[in-house]
Amino acid sequence: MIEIRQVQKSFRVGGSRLPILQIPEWSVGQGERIALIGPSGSGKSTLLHLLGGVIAADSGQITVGGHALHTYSEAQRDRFRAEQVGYIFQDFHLISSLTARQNVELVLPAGWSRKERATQLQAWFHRVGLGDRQHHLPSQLSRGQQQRVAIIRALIHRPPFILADEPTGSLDWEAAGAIMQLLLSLCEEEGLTLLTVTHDLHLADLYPVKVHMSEMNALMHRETQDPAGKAGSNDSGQGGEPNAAAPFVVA
Ligand SMILES: Nc1ncnc2c1ncn2[C@@H]1O[C@H](COP(=O)(O)OP(=O)(O)OP(=O)(O)O)[C@@H](O)[C@H]1O
Repeated sequence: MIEIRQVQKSFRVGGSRLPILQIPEWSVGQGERIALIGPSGSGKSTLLHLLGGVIAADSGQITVGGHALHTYSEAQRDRFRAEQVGYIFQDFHLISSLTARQNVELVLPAGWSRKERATQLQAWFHRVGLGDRQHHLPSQLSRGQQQRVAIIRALIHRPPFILADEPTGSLDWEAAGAIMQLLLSLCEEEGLTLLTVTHDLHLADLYPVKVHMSEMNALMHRETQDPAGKAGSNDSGQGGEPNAAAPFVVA
């Protein structure tokens, strides 16, 4: 279960702060599989970073699987992420000098026995169709195959939350469709909660649930509804730019 309440996030740019997200309330049930869509710059990656504990919100509450991230130190968030979250990136983030199998071995829980490690690795490489490619370097694999390795790395220790940021963004359409289907079916089989950022609306259609950022980000809503910036008591009165210092008011 993910619960967000009254969250605001801004970034310091030059001498001022640029408001990016203002989320009154949003929740995701355990095991849901959601495609996050929205225009460039609408805060999709920022939201994933908040949920993964990579960054902290300016204010508000973010609870992920019972972990109240807003109360955590950076070190506690790092630990939370290592144990609870599997991250999948557009560019795979595999170490080029290590084989596919070695890349995955890096993240295996310390408590796993030698036998368990071998059994799980074998099973997962077969599961994603790479049973015979475990000892290949990333450069010897296609981009789609590299992403399959990255998916194993994210899922093998069965973290309850999988966050995927444009996982098919650097693949051709055929590989992209196959990877998205694979990710969805693995998360469904394992009962993992999956949040995937994608620009591809056809791929988003594969998901049981699609959420547009404008449904949760009140800043977008206000900009859409009130382009002149005239309405609302929390406006800065300076031409409709969202004001990070303004009180949090649901648009
Ligand atoms: N560390 C940062 N410092 C300053 N601004 C940032 C930082 N990270 C993100 N931003 C800004 O926040 C806004 C939202 O960025 P984000 O990457 O979350 O959007 P997005 O919806 O994922 O966009 P895209 O679809 O293009 O990847 C952008 O205007 C971006 O420039």
